Amino acid sequence: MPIRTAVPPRVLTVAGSDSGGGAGIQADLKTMLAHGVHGMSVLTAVTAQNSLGVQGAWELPVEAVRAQYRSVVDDIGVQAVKTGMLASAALVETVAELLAATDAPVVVDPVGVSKHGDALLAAEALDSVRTKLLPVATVATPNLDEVAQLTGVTVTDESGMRRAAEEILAFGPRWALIKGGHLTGDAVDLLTDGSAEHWLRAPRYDNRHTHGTGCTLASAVASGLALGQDVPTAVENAKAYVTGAIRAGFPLGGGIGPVDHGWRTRPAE
Ligand SMILES: Nc1ncnc2c1ncn2[C@@H]1O[C@H](COP(=O)(O)OP(=O)(O)O)[C@@H](O)[C@H]1O
Ligand SMILES: Cc1ncc(COP(=O)(O)O)c(N)n1
Repeated sequence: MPIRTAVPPRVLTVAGSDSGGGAGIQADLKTMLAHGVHGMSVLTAVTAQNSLGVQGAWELPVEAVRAQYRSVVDDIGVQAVKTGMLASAALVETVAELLAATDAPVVVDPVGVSKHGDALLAAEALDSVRTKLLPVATVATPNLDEVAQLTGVTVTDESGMRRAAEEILAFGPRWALIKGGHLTGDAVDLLTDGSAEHWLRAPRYDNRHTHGTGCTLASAVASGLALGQDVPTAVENAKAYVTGAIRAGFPLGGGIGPVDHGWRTRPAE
């Protein structure tokens, strides 16, 4: 057999580890595999986490994050980056400084709290997210809790999502993807760059196994961008992927189980 020479696009996640395998680095790498890109990781923190919540969290030193990033970027190269849990102001600022120098598109999921309400970002880091990280984002993907933390806007309907997008865009990302997963009714998200407006609608599945939805969506967007898609196309494809993964989410442990990253490889039920 001839040796393969074509290489897949490379996508880097800069995020925390979820020992339960549903969110964080683990969700990101599974999503990347499902999209046919080569996934790589810069670990920012380790969490002891399961379907019931976060039992412990330990952040890595700034030098460890810097060194992982240099190892990956200087040798292998990246076609897109996704950021998730960054834990502290020092890590947010370090990652923002590293990403300011890349030409690759950057998807920022400004992770604040887990589905169980456990803090994954120090309160004093919010200002660094606003002033350092969001300005280097190609796409920022806050959920409605993160919108409230970052902008003070409480969103209860679709017109509120439009206002939230304006406020998030004012911090400097090229596109805002406001996720309406925490509202009721259809699962509606808004993607906008301040002029074009794309509403993404999917049925809301009555499935409580939604651990890792935000990480999965952001990693799917980063994968699409690395494959050469434009932002609206990458987001539309990512929405279809996360919707299928939520629909197929399964019970693990006694609490909120994970979405199914491999749903496209399983026979339809
Ligand atoms: N029950 C559900 N059924 C279908 N889609 C959902 C459901 N819950 C969330 N989503 C979608 O999952 C994606 C992640 O959204 P969200 O859950 O708000 O993010 P996060 O995980 O950051 O809290 C969004 O596209 C949202 O619309
Ligand atoms: C390490 C890590 N990163 C991100 C999330 C957010 O995921 P979710 O909002 O689905 O709990 C998490 N729970 N753990």
